[in-house]
Parts: sequence; C-alpha cells; structure tokens
Amino acid sequence: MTNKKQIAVLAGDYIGPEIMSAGLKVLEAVSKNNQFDYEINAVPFGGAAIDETGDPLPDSTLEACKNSDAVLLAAVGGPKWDHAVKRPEQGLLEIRKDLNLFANIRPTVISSATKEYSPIKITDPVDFVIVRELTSGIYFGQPREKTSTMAIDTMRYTANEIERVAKVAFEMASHRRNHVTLVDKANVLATSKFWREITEGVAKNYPEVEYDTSYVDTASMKIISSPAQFDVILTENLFGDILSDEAAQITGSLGTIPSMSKGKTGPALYEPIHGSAPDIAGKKIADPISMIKSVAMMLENSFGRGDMAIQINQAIDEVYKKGILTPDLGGSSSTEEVTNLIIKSIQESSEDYVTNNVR
Ligand SMILES: NC(=O)C1=CN([C@@H]2O[C@H](COP(=O)(O)OP(=O)(O)OC[C@H]3O[C@@H](n4cnc5c(N)ncnc54)[C@H](O)[C@@H]3O)[C@@H](O)[C@H]2O)C=CC1
Ligand SMILES: CC(C)CC(=O)C(=O)O
Ligand SMILES: [Mg+2]
Repeated sequence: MTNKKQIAVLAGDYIGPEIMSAGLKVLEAVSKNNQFDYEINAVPFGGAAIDETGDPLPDSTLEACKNSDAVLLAAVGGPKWDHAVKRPEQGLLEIRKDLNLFANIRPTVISSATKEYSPIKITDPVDFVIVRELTSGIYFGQPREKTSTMAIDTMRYTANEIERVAKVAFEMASHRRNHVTLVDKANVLATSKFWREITEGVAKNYPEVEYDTSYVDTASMKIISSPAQFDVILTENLFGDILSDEAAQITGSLGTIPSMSKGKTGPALYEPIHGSAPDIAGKKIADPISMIKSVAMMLENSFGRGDMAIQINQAIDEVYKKGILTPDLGGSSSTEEVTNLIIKSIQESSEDYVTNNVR
C-alpha cells in the first residue's frame, strides 16, 4: 500500500487542459520543495469523455474519484457538445451528486496585492466566502420537463439538505469573523421561507455568530456597493452559482477564483469557479490563477499543508506585483509566462528559507 496521496485529475474541455497543466506544474514544483508525495490519476471527464466513451462521467472516472484522496477538476462544456444527448454539464452535476459534495466554498478576497485590479472603489478589506448548496435545488429537482408549449424546473429542498450546509457555513464563520448572511428570496419563494426556518434553528447553536438575511436582489447590489460587510454568505444552489461569478468580478477576474466542494466524508473536489472559456481556448492566454489557487486549497484542506498553500499564494501575489498577468487582468502575458513566474517565486522562496536556516 503506497502512502503517496492519490489525486484524481479531470482536465475537461477547451481551456480545461491548459490551466490543469499549469496547476500540475505548480503542484510538482511546490511538492519538490516540501517533501510532499503524490500520485496523479488523470481520467476523462466532460466533453472529452463524451468523445472517448459517449458518457461525460464514465463509471471508471467516478470510481477513480471515489478511490482518491482528492479530486482536481478544471472545467467542462462548450459549443461542441451543446446538443449532445447528455451534455458535459450533466456529468458535472452527477459527479457532485455521486460524491455527495453538498457544500461548495467560493472565496472572494481583495488583498493589497490585487486591489488595483478591482473594478470597484475599495475602502475596507474585502474577504468573504460564499457557501453554496451544491447537490439539490432547481438544478436537480423533479419534475423537469420541456414540451413545445411549456417547460418546468423544480426548486425543492429538504430540511436535512439545508441543515447540513448551514452547519458548514456557521462552522466556517466561527473560525472567521463570526457572521453569516443567508441570501434568499423569502419574500416570494416557499423554499426560501423554509431555508430561513431551518437556518434559524442552526444559528441557535452558534450564539457567538451574528446571523442575518438578505434578499438575493439586494445582496447582488451589496456585493458591488459594500462587499466588506460580508463574512460568510450562505445560499442555495442557483443563487450561489450566479452570485459567485459576480463576486469574482469585483476581485478583477473570474479567471482567478478557486473553489472547494465537500461532503461529510470522502474526497473533496477542487475546481475553478468558471467554465471552459471556449472564446479564448487555444490562444495560450487563459488565466491559470484559478486552477493554481485550487491546488493550494487542496493542499491546505485535504492534505493539511497550509504551509505549501501559503507558498503558492505568496508566489501568486508576486505575479500581481510584477504585473505579469494574462489579458483578463489587463496584462499581456501568456498562461505559461504567469505559471513559470509563480514556479520561480516558489523556488526562490525555498532557497531563501534554506539560506535563512543555515545562518
Ligand atoms: N465548472 C464548470 O466546468 C463550468 C462549466 N461551464 C461551461 O463552460 C462553457 C462556457 O461557459 P461561459 O458561459 O462562457 O462561462 P465561462 O466561465 O467559461 O467564461 C465566461 C467569461 O470569462 C472568461 N474566463 C473564464 N475563465 C477564464 C480564465 N481562466 N482566464 C481568462 N478568462 C476566463 C471567458 O473567456 C469568458 O469571456 C459552457 O459550456 C458552460 O456550461 C460554465 C461554468 C462552470
Ligand atoms: C453546470 C453549472 C451548474 C456549472 C456552474 O456554472 C458552476 O458550478 O458554477
Ligand atoms: Mg457558475
């Protein structure tokens, strides 16, 4: 039995393989410096898997993920498969459901290094996470149907589905700034009224955590006008999907935001929050930061290597400081140039560490 950490790698489609390659190069570099032993198991997923096997989530891919210590995913989908019988995005929903990854954590941080890339005026520090319910709600509810004269989707939540993700949000807040905001549409939707009932019950177990609520339309405005007021935003699947892309944009680019999806047991999955960006695929300009930060999140949360995550994140700050950035952040560098500079910074920081230790 090997004690190497097993990582399932799902590169996916369009820019997926480009940014995954960047993420794996950084993982290799930081691991060499820190005696971290791992094995990669690259498996087909999404459109690439449809081309190979006819199914976006082949059984063998799901098995590989279940047998791993963590899953790294880039992005799937795109015009090539928009009319497939089963689209790549369906594979994405299935893998989340099959691994029971009900809590999706999406961070929004505007640091001193990234402040100048934000399109909004920042006065106070911005550092919040969206805890998005990931395996239920309107993306999964039945009935779902479309005929030539009508269509229906169903938003459905059980008490257990709300309670377990609410606990994740309150636990996180208790290790952060003790504040949870439930975002919903409780002035209209029965499911949102139910979310409030259940979440209030969970909040009672966390008296030190301030708990408030916001309607989703207002919350989407506040994310732009006063983002510093948020610590942990708890919300259902569809609202979290939309709000997290909006929140990403206030940091400068969607192409820089990672995420972690986790359940109660089993491997967690780490992926950028964006899609496969077909409009820039093949141009060698995809921003690798979202994928590289996903690697850092994996090292910290699945492997207890917060030290390695810090080295990666400090190296990312360096590319911001030097302005070696891809066009989404106003730069003119390639995916490879950004990745190489991040690797160089990691290597230099470990040389400094050795030198300082010797002294
Ligand atoms: N988790 C996943 O695999 C997701 C897959 N999708 C799928 O991706 C495909 C494309 O969807 P879109 O609506 O275009 O959303 P998208 O997130 O792929 O792209 C939106 C915009 O952001 C830019 N962008 C995204 N990531 C970037 C990066 N790393 N560097 C630089 N720019 C970046 C794109 O060029 C595009 O202009 C669709 O098939 C969609 O269903 C969408 C969201 C999530
Ligand atoms: C298939 C979609 C639900 C993927 C997406 O947009 C996301 O997870 O952010
Ligand atoms: Mg999305």
